[in-house]
Amino acid sequence: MSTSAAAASSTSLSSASRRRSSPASRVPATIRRSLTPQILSSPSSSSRSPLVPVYATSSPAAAGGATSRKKLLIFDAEEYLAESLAKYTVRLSEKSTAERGAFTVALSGGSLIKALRKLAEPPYLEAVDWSKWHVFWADERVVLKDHADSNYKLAMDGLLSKVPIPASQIYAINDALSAEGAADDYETCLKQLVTNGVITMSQATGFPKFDLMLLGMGPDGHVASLFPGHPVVNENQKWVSYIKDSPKPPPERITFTFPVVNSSAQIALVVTGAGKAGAVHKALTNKQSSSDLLPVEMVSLQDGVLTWFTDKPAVSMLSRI
Ligand SMILES: O=C(O)[C@H](O)[C@@H](O)[C@H](O)[C@H](O)COP(=O)(O)O
Repeated sequence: MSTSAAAASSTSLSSASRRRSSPASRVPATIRRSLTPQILSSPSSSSRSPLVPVYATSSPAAAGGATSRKKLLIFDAEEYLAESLAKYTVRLSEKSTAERGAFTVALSGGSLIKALRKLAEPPYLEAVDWSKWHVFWADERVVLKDHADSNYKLAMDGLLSKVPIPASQIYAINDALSAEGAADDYETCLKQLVTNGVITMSQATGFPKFDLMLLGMGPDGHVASLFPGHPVVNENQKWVSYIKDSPKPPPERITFTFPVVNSSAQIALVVTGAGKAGAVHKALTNKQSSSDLLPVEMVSLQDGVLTWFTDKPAVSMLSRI
């Protein structure tokens, strides 16, 4: 964090928040330097969910001089994470729906989908105007839609079949095409939806701006299907690209590129379990100027907030919280 950003953060602390015991005392100094215990209005602040420490940090974005804000949320139990994630998603859905009559959400695969399950339960199920949702995949495995490896199938089974989103607003990849063909086809679909006004464009980047991107992270620090050391992480023209050599099976995938990921209005990064602790540690302590960035460290929003939804095992290398 720059000195001026740090000063701004500390002067914005309310007197009420100053009176609360600072969770920073349980975080080692290396982390305290970059994470300011500032945000005390957590997604669960109005409920009794025992949300444990909530931190926020501001740091200069990697490019363009914009401010990329990050929040780190750490939960005692997966149940509380899921509840907070549902509230966060509902709030963003209400905001976008009120502002422009549509809510564009991009999903990835993995354990994220289970963490979203509460959206299909009361009170969230009734609270959302599902008719305004438009659902995309930030990455997809190039398999048939009914294949066990399909992220579409995972999301349909775990969430989308349980909520009344119009079928025409769920944008699966064309599973009859090759990886390259499916990526091109998906990009064409996105461009059409920009023309129709469903997807907005980022004025700052000239890439599509999703209202919310819901991502997981692999133990190697990958996000979507942007894997460490793969040339596709450097793609800066295409909106959607493909890989045929994913280190995580299955090998063939399509993925949003970093310019699209980083143009999102909001990103939730759902990261749980001890297997992710090393990458979490690197991402939250490394200097952003380092040349060996993990993909997760390349997530840098131009104009929005990256919110980490984590549990204690995932942050276990940060401290003994
Ligand atoms: O299709 C995929 O494989 C994903 O989109 C991938 O990016 C996933 O989100 C992470 O690997 C985290 O997965 P877990 O949460 O299951 O570890």
